[in-house]
Order: sequence, then structure tokens, then C-alpha cells
Amino acid sequence: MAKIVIIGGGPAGYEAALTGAAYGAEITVIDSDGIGGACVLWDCVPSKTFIASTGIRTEVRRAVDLGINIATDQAMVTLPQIHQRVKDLAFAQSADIRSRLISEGVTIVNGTARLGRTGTGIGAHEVVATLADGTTETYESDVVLIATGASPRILPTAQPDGERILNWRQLYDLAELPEHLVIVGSGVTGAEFAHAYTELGVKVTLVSSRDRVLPHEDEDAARVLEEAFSERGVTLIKYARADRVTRDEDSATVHLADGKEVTGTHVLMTVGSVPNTGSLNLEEAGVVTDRGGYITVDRVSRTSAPGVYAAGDCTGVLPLASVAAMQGRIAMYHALGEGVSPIRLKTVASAIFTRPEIANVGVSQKAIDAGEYPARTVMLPLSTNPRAKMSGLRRGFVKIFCRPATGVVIGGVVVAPNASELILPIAIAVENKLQVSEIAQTFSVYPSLSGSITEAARQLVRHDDLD
Ligand SMILES: Cc1cc2nc3c(=O)[nH]c(=O)nc-3n(C[C@H](O)[C@H](O)[C@H](O)COP(=O)(O)OP(=O)(O)OC[C@H]3O[C@@H](n4cnc5c(N)ncnc54)[C@H](O)[C@@H]3O)c2cc1C
Ligand SMILES: NC(=O)c1ccc[n+]([C@@H]2O[C@H](COP(=O)([O-])OP(=O)(O)OC[C@H]3O[C@@H](n4cnc5c(N)ncnc54)[C@H](O)[C@@H]3O)[C@@H](O)[C@H]2O)c1
Repeated sequence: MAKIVIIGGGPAGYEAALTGAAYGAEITVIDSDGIGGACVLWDCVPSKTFIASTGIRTEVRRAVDLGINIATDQAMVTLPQIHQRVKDLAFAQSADIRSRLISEGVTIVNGTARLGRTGTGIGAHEVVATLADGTTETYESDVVLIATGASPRILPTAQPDGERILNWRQLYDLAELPEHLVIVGSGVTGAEFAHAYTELGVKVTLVSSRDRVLPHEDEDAARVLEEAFSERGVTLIKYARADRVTRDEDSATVHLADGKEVTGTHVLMTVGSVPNTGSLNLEEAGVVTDRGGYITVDRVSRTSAPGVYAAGDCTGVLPLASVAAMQGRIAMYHALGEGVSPIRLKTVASAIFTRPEIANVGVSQKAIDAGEYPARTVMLPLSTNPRAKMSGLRRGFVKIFCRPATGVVIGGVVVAPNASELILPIAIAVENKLQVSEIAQTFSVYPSLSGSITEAARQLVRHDDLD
């Protein structure tokens, strides 16, 4: 029976553990903070749970347009209750995953691990764990998987103090809503929290180092979100780099590189993450990292050291829970000699949980416009969709991209309140190389937002002589 030690119990680590156990391997997971990892305890799950509460206020705000008169200020926010719900849900999910691992025969160790001796062959590796009581324990294994995730990036001149200068993991300990929240960084994390706090009635200023929010996402989608933000009173400061952040008794100030200042009651730093790889003893073990400290892996999660695999955010491949989990499973298939398909990032679906949500899959519009992929494209505004009209939705669209000659779907974007759900048919089409005609011929419910997906596909078919 193969002995496998997994360092880190987030999606990469726990999904790998379940896969390895299913194939009969003897699995030990060593985790320092809690099973489920940062994903479940501090990042993805808490933020989406928090956003679910703010979504209720979104509906209240919109209700008046549909003839239901609820004053938004009557929808009182009970912040401690929201925070408690976030924490309870995160801990319950962590406990669920822990029980599942134990029931599958996985050994769980609470400790901080690093690589010890590495070599090739059976029992060639040692992993040294410092346990909660300060003692160390050494685990021998045939295979090691490193799945240690990442942590919020901290600017030395903007140290979070948990009171006025915050990272996103400290938000759920605030006793009261900020009066004016200044968010530094307009990536996905910054945009999601700008949305959430605005919906809770907080004045938000978003400091973006680039020309727009979501610089890495679809430009049309980012424009829709910017319009929605502007309508809800978010102040967006573009081309602004934060040099440092200072605080006094009841305010915090972001000092920008051009000399200007932005003051709020609180500052939230969302300036990216750094991999948790600094104290793993990687260099001595022959595991190569890049300059940012991310572990270099191939498409089956192998590192440069034989028998040592890595998966998830510590590899920097694509920091999503779904990708971390897939990398972890692939590592186990490969290590255990099972059939394995290398990871395909072009089929990954992801979503940004703002209002509207932004979801995408496959090839991007930017890559098509740059000539990297020949494609025919369609962009269908949701304003023409009957269900959208009935629900009073003014914003959003569906984009589908397909190969010019064959009509094979290669990507798409959905901007809609539930885009994270609506992207699935396009993701299935991309994964299975379906043609636009196959989506077009599929019955969608009338009236439904998904009708815009079949309609967009029909518009592409119409111009496609060969299908
Ligand atoms: C605010 C936010 C929201 C997000 N929302 C989404 C979303 O909606 N959808 C999505 O797909 N992704 C989302 N992500 C990304 C997602 O959270 C990550 O991609 C995911 O957590 C990566 O999983 P992982 O297993 O690599 O690492 P993690 O979840 O970070 O788990 C790693 C674990 O390893 C432990 N560890 C670290 N070092 C050691 C050590 N030396 N010894 C033992 N244990 C160690 C850590 O404590 C942690 O428990 C979000 C990220 C952020 C920041
Ligand atoms: N819904 C989701 O799936 C979800 C949610 C959150 C995060 N994530 C994952 O995490 C990844 C990282 O997202 P993120 O937003 O945390 O980080 P990011 O690195 O994508 O964005 C950070 C932003 O901060 C800016 N920045 C850096 N230093 C700055 C400074 N001094 N002043 C002003 N701006 C500065 C950067 O230019 C960048 O645009 C995402 O790409 C995604 O894969 C996913």
C-alpha cells in the first residue's frame, strides 16, 4: 500500500486525500490551521456566505421597481449575526470535511510540516511536523503532496492591525459596519467586497492601480460592473497606487504614489496573495520555485523533485478552489499509476460574486481580439430577454465564442445576477467540444435567462454555413 503524506488540508489537500484513499493508499494529511484550509475557513466560503446576506439587501433595494415598497433603511443589518453565521458555516463545513476524511481512513495530524529527507523509491521521503504541543514528529512516505495554499499579501507600509487597517480575513471580527471603507486593489477580491459593503449601505471607495476594476477579466463585463458600482455610489479612483496606509483613533488614510490621500474610517487591503512556501525546506529538498515563491509544477502536478507533487494556490497555476482540487486529484492519479489527463485550464469555469455576477469559461475575448484564436463571437444583451424584463433586470449579457469553420464552442461570458449558475451549459459545451448548433437546438425553458444562451448560439449558427 502506497504511503502518501499531504501537507495542507485545503481543497487541493483534502480532495487529493479522498482520491488517494479511494485507490487504497495510506494517507496522512498534516494541516496547521484546520481542515478545509483557507478556502473554507477564511477566504472563499466566508466571503460567499457574507455576500449571500448582502444579497437580501440587494433584493430589498430592487423591490420598489417591482411594486413592493420596502424602505431599504428598514432592512436593518445585524452585523454580529451575519458574522456569526459566516463563522458557524465555515467551521461546520470544515468539520464535515474532517469527518468525511476520517471515515475514508485518512489520518489527520494538526501541525506545521516541512520536507525532511527526500529521495527516490519506497519510503524515500520524510516529512517533519511540528505539532501543537511543540514536539516534532517525522513521517516516512513514498509520495509527498504539497498543498499549503497562500496568504494575503502584506505591504510593509500598510500593516493590517485588525481594527482600522484590515485584510479580508479580519473583516468578520468587526463589531460595527465601517462608515467609509476604502478598498485598496480592484481585483476579484476587492470587487467582491466593494459590492458586498455597498449593498450593506457602507460608503465605499475603491483604489485601483489600473484603468478599471477587474483588470484581468472581460472588459465588457468589467464595464457593466463599473456602471453598477457608480450607480450605487462607489467612488472608483483609477491609476492609483497605494504607497502606504496610516491610521489614527477613528480613521485610516491611504497615501497614493502621486501624493494624493484617501481617508476613510477603515481600509481593506486586497492586493493579492503570496504562496505559503517559505518554511517548507524546498530548496534543500530540490523543489524548484519561481521568483514569487510559487512551486513549479507540470500539468500532472509534479515538482522538480521525484515523488514530490504540489497542487493549489502554492503553485500559482490558477488560484481557484476548483483548480486546486483538480490538481490534487491529478497528483494522486499520477502518483498511484492510474490513468490521468493533464490539467486543461482552458475549460475552467469561474465566477465573480458581485451584482451582477460575472462568469466565464474558456478562451477570452481579449485573446480572440489579439488574434491568438480565430473565432466568431456574439454578445447578446439580457435587456432583450423576457425573463430579465419581468424581473426588472437592466444589465448583463451573454457572450459565446466558437471556431469559425466548425462552430465548436471555445468560450463564453455571462453577466447576470446568477451568472455562476448560467455558465454551466457553456462550460459543458467547451469541455465536450459541442457545436453552437447543439446548444441552439436544445430546448430552454420559456421564459428564462438561459434562453439567452440558446438564442446567442442560434445567432452564431445563422452565420455558420458549415454546421
Ligand atoms: C477572498 C477570497 C475569495 C475566494 N473565493 C473563491 C471562490 O468563490 N471560488 C473559488 O473557486 N475560489 C475562490 N478563492 C480562491 C480559493 O480560496 C483558493 O484557490 C483555494 O483556497 C486554494 O486551495 P488550496 O488547497 O491550494 O489552499 P488553502 O485553501 O489555502 O489551504 C491550504 C492549507 O494548508 C495549510 N498550511 C500552510 N502551510 C502549512 C504547513 N507548513 N504545514 C501544514 N499545513 C500548512 C494552511 O493553513 C491551509 O489550511 C477565493 C480566494 C479569496 C482570497
Ligand atoms: N470568486 C472567485 O472565484 C474569487 C474571489 C476572490 C479571489 N479569487 C482568486 O484569487 C485570485 C486573486 O485575486 P485578488 O483580487 O485577491 O488578487 P489580484 O492579485 O488579482 O488583485 C490584486 C489587485 O491589487 C492591485 N494592487 C497591488 N498592489 C497595489 C497597490 N499598492 N495599490 C493599489 N493596487 C494594488 C493589483 O494591481 C491587482 O489588480 C483571483 O484571480 C482568483 O483566482 C477568486
